[in-house]
Parts: sequence; C-alpha cells; structure tokens
Amino acid sequence: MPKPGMFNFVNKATWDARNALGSLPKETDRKNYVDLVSSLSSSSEALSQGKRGADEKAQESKDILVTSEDGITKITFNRPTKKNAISFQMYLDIMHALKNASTDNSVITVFTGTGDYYSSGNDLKNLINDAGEIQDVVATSTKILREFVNCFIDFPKPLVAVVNGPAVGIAVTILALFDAVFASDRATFHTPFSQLSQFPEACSTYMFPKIMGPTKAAEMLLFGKKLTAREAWAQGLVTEVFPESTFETEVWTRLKTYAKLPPNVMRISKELIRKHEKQKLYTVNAEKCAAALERMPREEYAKALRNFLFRKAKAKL
Ligand SMILES: CCCCCC/C=C/C(=O)SCCNC(=O)CCNC(=O)[C@H](O)C(C)(C)COP(=O)(O)OP(=O)(O)OC[C@H]1O[C@@H](n2cnc3c(N)ncnc32)[C@H](O)[C@@H]1OP(=O)(O)O
Repeated sequence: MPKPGMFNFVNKATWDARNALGSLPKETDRKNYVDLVSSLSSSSEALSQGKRGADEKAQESKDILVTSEDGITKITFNRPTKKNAISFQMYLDIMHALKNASTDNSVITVFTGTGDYYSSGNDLKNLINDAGEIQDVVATSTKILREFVNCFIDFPKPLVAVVNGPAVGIAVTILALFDAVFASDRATFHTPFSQLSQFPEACSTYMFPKIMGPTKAAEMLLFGKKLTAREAWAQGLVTEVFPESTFETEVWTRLKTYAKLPPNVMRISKELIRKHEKQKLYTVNAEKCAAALERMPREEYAKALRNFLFRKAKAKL
C-alpha cells in the first residue's frame, strides 16, 4: 500500500503504525489487536465511572459548597448566618475548588451564594484572634490574597457569577475578572474600601477604570458608592439583570445552554481574550499586595475594624 498523504489522517496513522511493527505473523498481529482493544475498553469504563462520580458531587466543605452537574461546576458561598463573609479557610477552599474545576469535566464554572446575600466580602474577623484582639496578620492575608486573585486571572474556562443578593468588597472587585455576571435586581454592589482604610484589591484599580471609566470607578473605589444592580449593569460591571421572581429559573436555564457549547473553542477563545492582559494583571495584583503590606495605615484600619466589630454593642449604649 503506498504511503497515504499527510491530510489523510486515519489512513496515514494506520500506515505508520503498521510500518513500525515490521512483519508480524497474522495471528500474533490479530491477538495483539484484541488485547489492546480489551484493555482500552476496560480503562475507559473505569475513567467514565470516576467522572460520573465527580459529576454528582465534586467536593464538600462547610462554608464553600462545590457541586458539578449538567456540565456546570457550581461554587457556593455557604455561610448565610454571616452573610457569606469569606474566612481564611474559605479563600483556601475556593482556590482548591478552582484548581479542581479547571481540570474536571465541566464546561463552565459558576459562583453564587446561599441565602439573602451573595457575599459580604472579606470576613473582618480574619484579623482578630480568639481573645478578640486585633492582630497584625497583614503579611499572611497579603500572601493568600495574591494567590487567590491569581487563581481567577489564570482560570481557563468560562467563569460566571450568579449574584443572588448584595455583594461587598472583594466579592465585588473580583467580578471584573469573570466572563459574565448575572444579577438579581435585589443585588447591590458596594466597595467601602476608604471607609475601612483599605486599598481596592483583585486588580480593580486597573479593571474598573477600564470597564466603567475613571470617574465612575473612583466613585466606587475611592468614595464607596453603593450601586444597584441596574446601575452596575449601566457601568458594564454586570452582564444582565433579572427580576428576583424569575432570577434562578432564567439564569440556570441560560447557563445550561451555555454549558452545551463546545468546551475547547471557549477555552481557547478565553485564552486569546486574556492573553495580552495577563502579565499586566499579575503586576497590578502584586503591586496592590505590596502596598497593603508596606503602606497600609494600620492605625486607621484598626479603628475601622473596631467600629464594625463593636457596632452592635455601641448601638445598645
Ligand atoms: C485573605 C485576606 C484578603 C483580604 C481581602 C481584602 C478584602 C476586602 C473586603 O472585602 S472589604 C469589605 C468587607 N466587608 C464589609 O465591610 C461588610 C461588613 N458587614 C456589614 O457591613 C454588614 O454586616 C452587612 C451590611 C453586610 C449586613 O448588615 P445586616 O443586614 O445588618 O446584618 P449583620 O450586620 O447583623 O450581619 C449578620 C452577621 O454576619 C456578620 N458579618 C456580616 N458581614 C461580615 C463580614 N464582612 N465579616 C465578618 N462578619 C460579618 C455580622 O457580624 C453578623 O454576625 P453576628 O450575628 O453579629 O455574629
């Protein structure tokens, strides 16, 4: 048989394989072939059983729930009694979940919240010890924060936020690194960094002005203006707003349709969209973390924290 042309993929592969074997007796050749096919079918069965298992429930930890179904990995902030505030452990759990989601067999990854809030942002108690004293754990926080944000910069599949209620702080800033943000009309978007004596994180100092222009970005990031869902949509931070009454049904129907799109082309398109920005995003992330470590006005920050932590006690006086 003459060697098939280079675009005749199947016949060329068969020809190359046969050629590499040299001359085998017909019976040996047949037996080798049957053994190979049997081994492939048993290993592919084991693989698909494993994948089916992962599909039903990927991972479960207390405050971050991860499920995978219909081609969608769903990561849920699940701490409703604290308005889904993000503890140190939750940052680590999210990073772990994102790493798994980047290689599991899901097509898109979605974040949402349990209860009335999407998330109230960083757990302000991350910085106090068991005795209720404010600790200087800025170095630890900064390290976690940098890795956390890098996981979003690097995430290879379409990433969607289903913002079911109010979002505060880092739960808002990180949205600029998502591919789509669907919000209930009950959601609000609040970044009170100056009020808390903190610097805006998650590359928002770069992404927000790019998305909404410098003056609107300053309104949010410097002055802490809280936006309604419709205002956030008008500024380009939100992709689409849905009425609360139909939010869940409409959004999940839409997401299930998106999850049927060809995964590889979406992954490559996302890579092409983000490619030219990646280096810039790493730099902005690193700069913000260095600023937090070296330039954060700790006294002002401690005061802002005390105001939050003791606000209920003060209100009773
Ligand atoms: C690795 C570290 C990375 C650092 C990243 C930097 C990130 C920065 C940010 O995210 S800044 C934003 C931080 N978040 C806030 O400032 C919000 C603070 N919370 C509030 O203002 C209010 O709680 C509220 C407006 C979200 C809700 O108010 P309300 O409806 O009146 O409910 P309560 O205040 O009674 O809250 C119920 C319950 O939840 C606790 N809680 C809410 N948010 C947080 C929070 N961010 N951190 C810690 N705890 C929070 C609140 O204390 C109540 O608990 P209690 O019942 O008192 O035990």
